[in-house]
Amino acid sequence: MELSKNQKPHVVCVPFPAQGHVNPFMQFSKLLRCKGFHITFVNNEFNHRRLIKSLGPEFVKGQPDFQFKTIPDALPPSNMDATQDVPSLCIANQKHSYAPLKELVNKLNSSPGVPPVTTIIYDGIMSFAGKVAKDLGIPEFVFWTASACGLMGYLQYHQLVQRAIFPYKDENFETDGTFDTNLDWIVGMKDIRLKDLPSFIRDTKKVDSMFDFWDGEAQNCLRTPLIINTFQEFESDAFQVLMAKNPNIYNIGSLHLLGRHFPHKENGFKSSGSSLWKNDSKCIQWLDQWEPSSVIYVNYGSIARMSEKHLKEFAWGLADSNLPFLWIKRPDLVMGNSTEMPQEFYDEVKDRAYITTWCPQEQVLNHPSVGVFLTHSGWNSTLEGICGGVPMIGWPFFAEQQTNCRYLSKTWGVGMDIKEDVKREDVTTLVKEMLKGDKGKELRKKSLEWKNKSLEATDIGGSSYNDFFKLIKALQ
Ligand SMILES: O=c1ccn([C@@H]2O[C@H](COP(=O)(O)OP(=O)(O)O[C@H]3O[C@H](CO)[C@@H](O)[C@H](O)[C@H]3O)[C@@H](O)[C@H]2O)c(=O)[nH]1
Repeated sequence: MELSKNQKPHVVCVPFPAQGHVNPFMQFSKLLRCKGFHITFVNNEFNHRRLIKSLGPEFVKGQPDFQFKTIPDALPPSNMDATQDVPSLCIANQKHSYAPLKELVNKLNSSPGVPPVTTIIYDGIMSFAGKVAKDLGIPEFVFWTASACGLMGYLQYHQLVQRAIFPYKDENFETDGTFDTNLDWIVGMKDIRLKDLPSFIRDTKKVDSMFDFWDGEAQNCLRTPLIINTFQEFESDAFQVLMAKNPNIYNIGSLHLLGRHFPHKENGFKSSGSSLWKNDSKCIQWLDQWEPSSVIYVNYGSIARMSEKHLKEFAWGLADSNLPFLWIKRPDLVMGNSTEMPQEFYDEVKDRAYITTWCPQEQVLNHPSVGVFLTHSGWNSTLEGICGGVPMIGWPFFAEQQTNCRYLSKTWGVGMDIKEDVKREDVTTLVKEMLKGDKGKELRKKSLEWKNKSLEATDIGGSSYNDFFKLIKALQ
């Protein structure tokens, strides 16, 4: 698309409609805007309404060169204040979102005063947007918002079928030893067991499952210029293998650290975040009262759900530790049930617990009082933990969280994991070990080393900094 002399290149950003994807996309889009791009940020209507609710109508008015646009929800209307069902979203977007996105891009291209769309950057699991780009003759880039090791995990799905590992022959695959098989044939991934691969293999059949969807989306990442929110030094083995398959890769993470070169006032937004829930910032003052590295921070991200039984095991495990904790309990954390605990629990922890529904996580993880992060191992949380220098306990829920969690303990040496069928005694033992024990000390030391490396990667001349500027050139 030809630009006239004073027109800015125009990037249309299409995140997957969930918090863990909208956040990195927003960080990235704001950086592009600072570097002279015109941005159209595309949310579905459902998330657009939630952004208005959490950040106010002013936020979504955007800026003259940063516009928010919406495409219709691919799922039936809903007023709930929670992430929509991810598998349903994946399939529904694939089926229904092509036409509305194409119409939107065509509209942008005929809007007076708006520069023509020069690139579409879409989420790694929104390949329908790549088809829109191809059909309209617009260059496309994929932004994979999860880890490179997670992408490597999905890329093995093909092999699992070829090697007749999946679909499983026996439905006891989780208990008969199959799941513990070491996959030593994977180049670029070490110490990976079958159960550490992204979770859509926890089924005896492949038909109608998420398996084919993720397999297809991951393969698309090899055919398209690819942006990843990671840094080379952190995922060097995965990076080498991916580069051999797709030389057009830009590792620009961690984006929230890269953002320090582009001060807030320059990007024109009053708010730094893109939270779909209302933040409770008072927890930061609460953290101020505690000694350095003395508080347990517990947060399971925006999608993970658990049973009431597991919620209670976590709660009592934290209570039994006698240690201070900040616990984020989203209202939708327990499927179909309340997240309330009996009064006895609140009485027991009242002097040392802060319990709320959503917090400014980056700020929390950079607070000196936080000594350990009990996390579901979503990629943003993992990176934010790494960049905060905080050791982690992983309790993965789904998708590539299993892979991230394995890497936490085995590859990066910054964490431990907790049994899927979590028990209160295990929670107590692990948090105590992390805050008081030698293992905790060792992991904290390693976390600080990675924190420094993440700062170096995003510093002027660092690997992510350089890749970001290489990307800017490619997009101009
Ligand atoms: O109280 C909270 C809780 C979360 N967050 C933010 O919300 C994001 C959550 O992202 P993430 O940790 O990646 O978890 P999910 O929301 O579960 O993310 C989805 O998207 C990720 C990136 O693609 C994947 O790695 C995960 O598996 C997938 O579940 C992070 O930026 C957090 O800082 C807050 O600001 N406050």
